[in-house]
Amino acid sequence: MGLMGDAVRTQGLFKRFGQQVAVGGVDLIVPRGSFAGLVGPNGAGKTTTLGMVTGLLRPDGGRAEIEGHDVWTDPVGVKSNIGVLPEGLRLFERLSGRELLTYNGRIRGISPEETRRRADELIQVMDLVESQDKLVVDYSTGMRKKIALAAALLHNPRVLFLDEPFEGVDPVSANTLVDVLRRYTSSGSTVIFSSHVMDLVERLCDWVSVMNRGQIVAQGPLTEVRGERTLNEAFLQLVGARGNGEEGLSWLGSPTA
Ligand SMILES: Nc1ncnc2c1ncn2[C@@H]1O[C@H](COP(=O)(O)OP(=O)(O)OP(=O)(O)O)[C@@H](O)[C@H]1O
Repeated sequence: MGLMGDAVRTQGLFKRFGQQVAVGGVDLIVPRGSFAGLVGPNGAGKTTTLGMVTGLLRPDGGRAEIEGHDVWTDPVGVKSNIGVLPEGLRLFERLSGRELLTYNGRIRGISPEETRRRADELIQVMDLVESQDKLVVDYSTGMRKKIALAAALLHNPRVLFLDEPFEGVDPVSANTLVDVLRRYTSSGSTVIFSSHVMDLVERLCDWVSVMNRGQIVAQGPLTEVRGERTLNEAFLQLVGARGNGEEGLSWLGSPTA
């Protein structure tokens, strides 16, 4: 039974790669309608956690639920409810942007007319009208993000997962993406995105989960996690700002002998 009110809920989620524990018992909670940020240093386990939550990676232990559907016993219930902007933006390179959306509409069982209507709007909003017939392989990094986001939104998922959605996106397009995502969450849908950019998370998110070394070290409303500090300060305290050896690297920048 899923708890009402949570878009995502995991219990003791666990994953190891050989000897390495990547995710060591994670209880991730994201309330419905949140604009949620998942943050943590490199190697904290964010991608591995999101992989297990979205059904791409099989957990070694624990459970994950999306909108009350168990990710591993009810994969269809889960997959029809989610959209994913994949890590590394694996897309069908030999389709045009327009064709990619048409294809997505078809595999999601949306009628051709409705798919065309939604694709038209998404292409317009993402400012891809002029490049809609170009092959995805010829898109820039930012254009790839935008068409991938359009593809992830086309079936109007309840929960949207985004891995570093703003990386390589120009400021004008970033504002557009933010507007689209805000509109999306204000109607009760949920966005979860991973990011290293604390200012962005602080500006956009109303909910934050902080991971470190495979564990959740803080989680809750942004204002509570941040307290009186900036999110960046809170983050550095939570994950233990490592004094990375000021005494090291003495050779760096000094004239060679
Ligand atoms: N396929 C894999 N095989 C072996 N080790 C892995 C694999 N995937 C992840 N790991 C290890 O699991 C740990 C967590 O990695 P993960 O990619 O989930 O971190 P992350 O928080 O997403 O990091 P980043 O911010 O750098 O993307 C790391 O120590 C990583 O080396």
